[in-house]
Amino acid sequence: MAKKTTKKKTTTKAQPKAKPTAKVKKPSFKLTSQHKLIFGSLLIIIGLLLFISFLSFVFTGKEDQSVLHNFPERSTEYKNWASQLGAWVSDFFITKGFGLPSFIFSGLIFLSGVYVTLNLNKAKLRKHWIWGTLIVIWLSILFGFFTHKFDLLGGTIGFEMNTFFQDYIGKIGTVLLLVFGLIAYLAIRFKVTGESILNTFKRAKTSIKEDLKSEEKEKEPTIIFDNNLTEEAEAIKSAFEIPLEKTEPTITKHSAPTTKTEVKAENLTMEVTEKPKEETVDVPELKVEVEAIEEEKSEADNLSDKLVEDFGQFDPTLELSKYQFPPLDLLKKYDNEGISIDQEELEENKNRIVETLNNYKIGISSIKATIGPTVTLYEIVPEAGIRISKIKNLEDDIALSLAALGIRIIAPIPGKGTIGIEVPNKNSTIVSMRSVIASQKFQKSEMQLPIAFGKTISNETFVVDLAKMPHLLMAGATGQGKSVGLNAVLTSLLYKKHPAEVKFVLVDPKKVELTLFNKIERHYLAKLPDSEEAIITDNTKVINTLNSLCIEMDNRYEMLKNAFCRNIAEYNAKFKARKLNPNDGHAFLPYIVLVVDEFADLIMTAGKEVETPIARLAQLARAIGIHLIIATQRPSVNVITGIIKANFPARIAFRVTSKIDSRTILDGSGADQLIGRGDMLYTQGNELIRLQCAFVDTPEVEKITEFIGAQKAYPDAHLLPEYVGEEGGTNLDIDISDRDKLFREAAELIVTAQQGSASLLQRKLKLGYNRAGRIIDQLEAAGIVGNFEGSKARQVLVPDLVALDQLLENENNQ
Ligand SMILES: Nc1ncnc2c1ncn2[C@@H]1O[C@H](COP(=O)(O)OP(=O)(O)OP(=O)(O)O)[C@@H](O)[C@H]1O
Repeated sequence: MAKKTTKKKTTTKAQPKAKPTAKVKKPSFKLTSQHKLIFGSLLIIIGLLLFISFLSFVFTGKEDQSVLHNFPERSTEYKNWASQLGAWVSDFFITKGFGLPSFIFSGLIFLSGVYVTLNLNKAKLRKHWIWGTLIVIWLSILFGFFTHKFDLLGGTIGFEMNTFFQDYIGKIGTVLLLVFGLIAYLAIRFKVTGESILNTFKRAKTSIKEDLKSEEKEKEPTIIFDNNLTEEAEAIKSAFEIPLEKTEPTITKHSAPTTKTEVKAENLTMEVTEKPKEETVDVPELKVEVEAIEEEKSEADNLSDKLVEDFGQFDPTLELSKYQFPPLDLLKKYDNEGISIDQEELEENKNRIVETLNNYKIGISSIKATIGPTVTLYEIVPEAGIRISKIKNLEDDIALSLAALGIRIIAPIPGKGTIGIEVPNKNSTIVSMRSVIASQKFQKSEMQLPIAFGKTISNETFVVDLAKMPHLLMAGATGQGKSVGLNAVLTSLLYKKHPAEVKFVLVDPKKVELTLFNKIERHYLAKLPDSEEAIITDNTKVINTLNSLCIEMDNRYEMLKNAFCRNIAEYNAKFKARKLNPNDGHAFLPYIVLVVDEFADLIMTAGKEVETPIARLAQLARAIGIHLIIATQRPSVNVITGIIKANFPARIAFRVTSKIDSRTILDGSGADQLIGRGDMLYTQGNELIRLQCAFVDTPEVEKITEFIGAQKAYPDAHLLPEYVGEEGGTNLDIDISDRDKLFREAAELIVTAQQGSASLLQRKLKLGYNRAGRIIDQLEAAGIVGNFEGSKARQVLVPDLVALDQLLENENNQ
């Protein structure tokens, strides 16, 4: 059977397809403003006429009853003020219809006229009609209840329905049904609830009580004295006779002159202030009425509320609503996961620590071990009177006696009165990405950009918010786990954030590490409008991208300013609540995470040209959701410059080879004592936390990106604002005042070396390619170097520095 019906349906559906050409133009019922005025006023008049007829029918209906059947005979005389038609229509609505409640219909028709004329909200009018009709029916049944024949009150319908109900559920049943109808009406229309009724009763009860109390009070005369008098003073006061009948509830005007009398009794001096009666003012008991005034909603608020009511909150993920987050199964499980306690190793290490310290006359009162995935922390409490610095100085000796690499001494452990000695485990366990992603901490995190880095020394999953960092500097010697660390960061975000919420800008000068992410270009990556590849491997492009990000930052600040928001979270919340109009240039803003895999390479070749925008972004971008992650193999001071360091409070150090490098990253030693393979130190400005970085292998990342890449994507990568680099413009008429600040220095360098090449400037002055090229152009314009000669270096036209000085001076004198 079911099959049959479906078949039928399909055939009927298919029918219109058979005649595709027969396109019938639907008649349009849209009224023009003039039509609306005509139609609306007609309805108003009909409404009025109906009202007049009905009203007249109440008085003349009986008289017209006998002649009604003559309708529409012209000669018959009717008493109704609207004559034949009035009498007939009224009879139809009132006697044969709903009785007196029919008046409501005339009102509804009148109202419809007003709505049409003034082009008001049709939905509301519809509501009025629905509710109006229901009220008519209800009233008609109610009125019908009190009548026993067809009469004016409830009309035929009211009477008939009453008899119908009474036959089936009796009189009581009908009354209860009517009461139910009333309750349902109040509940739906006026949002009345059981609680609100209860509250009204409660309020009424307390106000009656208060009224009663105040009345009683008014009856009792009260005496108000200035001071709280002691018993003694009380006695004196009564002796001082203030007649009771004169004292009334009073409030004294402060300006009133008062008579002071000093009374002495048993060495006690008391001042009694007598209040002159005429200065008192009777004040009725004041009741404070508290009125909570709700802030009036602005028009924009009302509009946004309505939009949210109609369409729900704005959902940024709507375009890719079917997007599925990568499942956990794509991540590998490891056999040697989970911590195994080697009791023997623990005991051995403990004994060695105690022995070594004893050799240096350091007594220990207690020792405790916390086992982590790669290291075990021995917390010792030294005996009283032992200086901490003494233990700290013995770091190397303890390491030697424990015969282990990677011993780190924390003296004292911040927040605890103990000293920590971290000793690497003989058999370290892997912290899989799967285990940290699956952890409750990560899954339930409400952070804006949660990152599951790995596990702490006490084997707890460590999750931090990149948005709070707000930028991250990552350093470590080659092969110590930086790339894995970066992948862990990106994987965390991929498992938690929808493509609409976060975009990555990936810079990978090594050209190998981040290529896997190419597959998710149209989901998660952002790029310059004119570039083909989203992952940037070319240093000159990096400069353009960084500058473009600066423009994006400025744009976003402007948007935030116009929306009166302080940060991206507030802005996006407001946008989701439809309080910001996309027509005013507002849009949902995804977070942008810039990842630079090899920063050293970049800063060596492009110098200030990357440092400046990076520093600018680092200083300002936190509020508008652009976050930087910068990794480097070479943590030397010319790579991690002061300005970069100052703006990257969150840092991660993998193992480095020297104490100096460790100091450059962490402002202290420690990174040189790590054991490598993802063993790392994390700081966000204060204490150092030792972590084992979660391990995510390349095949795992590949699976994740493949899973995402196979799904429906946006048409293109997220486009950053266009940045017009100044590479082109070889303008030979360069104004002297427009010259680069380093122009003179560059000229001297070129003249001294007698070699007109841009790369020389790049190397010696640490300039970027673009800037060096621009200076060369300026030198050419000044006549210091010759024309561009292909691959050959340009000819230097000034023989020495003296000649150069002369040339430049002549220029200035011109
Ligand atoms: N968290 C970790 N857990 C276990 N092993 C790790 C971890 N991180 C890195 N390793 C091991 O160290 C090796 C090198 O790691 P990685 O490629 O991340 O180093 P790197 O610092 O990026 O080196 P480079 O700078 O040369 O690219 C990995 O192949 C892996 O075997």
